[in-house]
Amino acid sequence: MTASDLPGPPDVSGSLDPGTGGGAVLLEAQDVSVAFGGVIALREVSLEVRAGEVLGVIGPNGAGKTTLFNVACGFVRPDAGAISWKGRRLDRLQTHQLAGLGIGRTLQGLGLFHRMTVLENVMVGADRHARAGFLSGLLALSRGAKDERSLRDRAMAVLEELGIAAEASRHPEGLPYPVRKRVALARAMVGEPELLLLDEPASGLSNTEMDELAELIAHLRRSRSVMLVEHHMDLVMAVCDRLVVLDFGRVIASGRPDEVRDDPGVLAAYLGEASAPGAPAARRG
Ligand SMILES: Nc1ncnc2c1ncn2[C@@H]1O[C@H](COP(=O)(O)OP(=O)(O)OP(=O)(O)O)[C@@H](O)[C@H]1O
Repeated sequence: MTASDLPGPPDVSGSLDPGTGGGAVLLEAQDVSVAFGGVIALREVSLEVRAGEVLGVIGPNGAGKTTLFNVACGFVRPDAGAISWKGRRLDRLQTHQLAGLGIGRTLQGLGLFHRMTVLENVMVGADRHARAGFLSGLLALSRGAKDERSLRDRAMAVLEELGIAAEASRHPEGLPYPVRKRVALARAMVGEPELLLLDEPASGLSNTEMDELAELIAHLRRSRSVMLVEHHMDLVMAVCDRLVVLDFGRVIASGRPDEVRDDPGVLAAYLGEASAPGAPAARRG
């Protein structure tokens, strides 16, 4: 089964503004700088992810992509600059706040719990909705069971959406890598995030699996925004509405994939690497 066979959630792409590549600004980085000792990983980086768009972050090895992703997830605190969510500045963004804000993320290391089933792994991702809360815990113990039932139903629905419901009762260890990646994605989706942050979703996938991933991202973006950091240029060029290109910690270009591909600065940044943006499955940093 592929994502395109699946019943789609509401199509929000009609609300896109082609001029800006999206609707209202969700996540915004303003002049974010990060240094690790003497290494400046990000220099005054600004970008925004808008409702309904797929934003790709690309750049050569060491350009600062992972650092930017980690700032967006609250793993790394900017030394200067700010991160905002829907116009509200997040002074001390912490990872545990993400789900509550409406942000889901997957990481390169999938971080699945091997003693839990697939379904339980997905349920763990639902902080935003699952919290029974102190009061409800005191006043109605049955509420917890009800919450868990609805969480279980939602987790199953996400597994079905991703075509892996049949694996719900299995443990991740025995599953093929692409399926485990989908489990990690399901966990990021079960909180019904408005924005999904994906760190190298294509890593370790075959070409066929990457095509399926492109279809899946096309499906996902129908009801949420996506920001992905990715090495595989084919994928980025195919699925992103806009790209932000980093080099030596700076934004050197941004725009539609076709604009970025022809940008002389981007071509120069990629010179000396295995291939330029747009080349098949370029392995980039
Ligand atoms: N924890 C750290 N301590 C010291 N330097 C770091 C740390 N994390 C990243 N850096 C440095 O910051 C710069 C940006 O690294 P980053 O990993 O963000 O780039 P990247 O574009 O993701 O590269 P790659 O794709 O190769 O992982 C690099 O020079 C890197 O060596």
